[in-house]
Amino acid sequence: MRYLTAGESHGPQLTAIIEGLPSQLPLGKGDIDPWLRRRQGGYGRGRRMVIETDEAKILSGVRAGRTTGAPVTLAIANKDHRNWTEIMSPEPGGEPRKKALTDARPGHADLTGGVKYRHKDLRDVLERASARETAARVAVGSIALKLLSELGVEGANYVSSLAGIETRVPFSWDALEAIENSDLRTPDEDAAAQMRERIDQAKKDGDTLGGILEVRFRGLPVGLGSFVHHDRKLDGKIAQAALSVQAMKGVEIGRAFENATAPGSRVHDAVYYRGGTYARDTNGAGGLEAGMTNGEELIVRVAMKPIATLMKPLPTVNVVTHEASDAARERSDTTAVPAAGVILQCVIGWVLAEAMLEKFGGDTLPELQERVAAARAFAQSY
Ligand SMILES: Cc1cc2nc3c(=O)[nH]c(=O)nc-3n(C[C@H](O)[C@H](O)[C@H](O)COP(=O)(O)O)c2cc1C
Ligand SMILES: C=C(O[C@@H]1CC(C(=O)O)=C[C@@H](OP(=O)(O)O)[C@H]1O)C(=O)O
Repeated sequence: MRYLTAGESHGPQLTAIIEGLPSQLPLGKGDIDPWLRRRQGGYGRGRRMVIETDEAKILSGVRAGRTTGAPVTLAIANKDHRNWTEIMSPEPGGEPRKKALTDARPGHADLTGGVKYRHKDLRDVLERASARETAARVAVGSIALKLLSELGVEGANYVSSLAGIETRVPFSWDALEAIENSDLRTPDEDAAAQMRERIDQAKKDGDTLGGILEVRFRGLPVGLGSFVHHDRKLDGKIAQAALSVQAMKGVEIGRAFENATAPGSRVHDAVYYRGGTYARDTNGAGGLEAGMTNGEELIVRVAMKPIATLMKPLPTVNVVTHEASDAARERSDTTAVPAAGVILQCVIGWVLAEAMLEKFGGDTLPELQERVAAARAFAQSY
């Protein structure tokens, strides 16, 4: 499976083309749009999220509610485009255009992207660097999550901490509804209240905040990925997918950084044989050993940096005059940590769906389901 996304933040639309999905997968807007809405949520987002009500148009590859095996094309309109038609026009002329950006924002793509592609209006960079693109990736990922659910795999995401304020209620699959109903995607009400306060304060101060997201998957069969080749190791692929999301700067499988401070006897998961199968009482490995799923819950933790655009801007340089200036101020989020968890579940879901197809193959969902069931039965009896 593979996909490509295209589209600028304030262009007419985002587009994604997915190739390699099995046929016979039940699929409709109802599987995609709730994920787009989830991604738009979260306390601390800017006014853009009031303008947009993201929904996917399915333009190919699905008929009568099922994938046909042909490439699936998805489109998500940018409602805000109507305010940017001249600025974003592909026709030549009108330069310098309104909203030209020349005061590079530290922490964003502006300066390096400008040098790389030889732009002096850094809008040519930020339009594509923007995390608006993640709407397309969530639409794609939601289809991967649908495929996984047809194969008995379920995912979750929540905010583990925001600006150092930690969710103290341990994660539980029973808390999914509470997480879903929380504008901070945490089941810990006290932590959520503190987070809201901190976000309000940051907004007043013209500042921004980051945090740590946790993504989990359960029901994964044993042996997705590989210990044989570097480019098929699932831990590496998951880390790539997570870090490819705008503003993600660190990935942890399980409690990797805490594990690094403890002796092996307290980190590795002892194996037992109980009730005719293998069992572990702990999951320090976070569901991955040697680049493969080991049948335990997959636990991925990801660090998101604070948003780069500050209303109280950092010093920078104007790339036209080379004079010292204040970094550009664009309409912006104070934090997007809750949305990031949704995005991460989708992009990691994609990697897992790909790994399923790599191991089990098949052009159709029923073939895939039969093969996954056979692999589960084998692992049980091994
Ligand atoms: C959901 C989401 C929303 C974001 N919103 C903003 C924003 O409003 N303003 C901003 O400067 N950066 C925002 N970012 C982060 C930037 O897109 C990102 O920092 C930038 O593209 C540079 O890439 P890097 O941080 O991965 O190095 C957002 C990221 C995500 C995931
Ligand atoms: C548009 C989205 O996020 C945007 C990501 C973003 C950035 O720099 O990454 C900057 C902001 O763009 P705008 O100036 O248009 O408000 C965010 O709103 C979105 O998530 O759909």
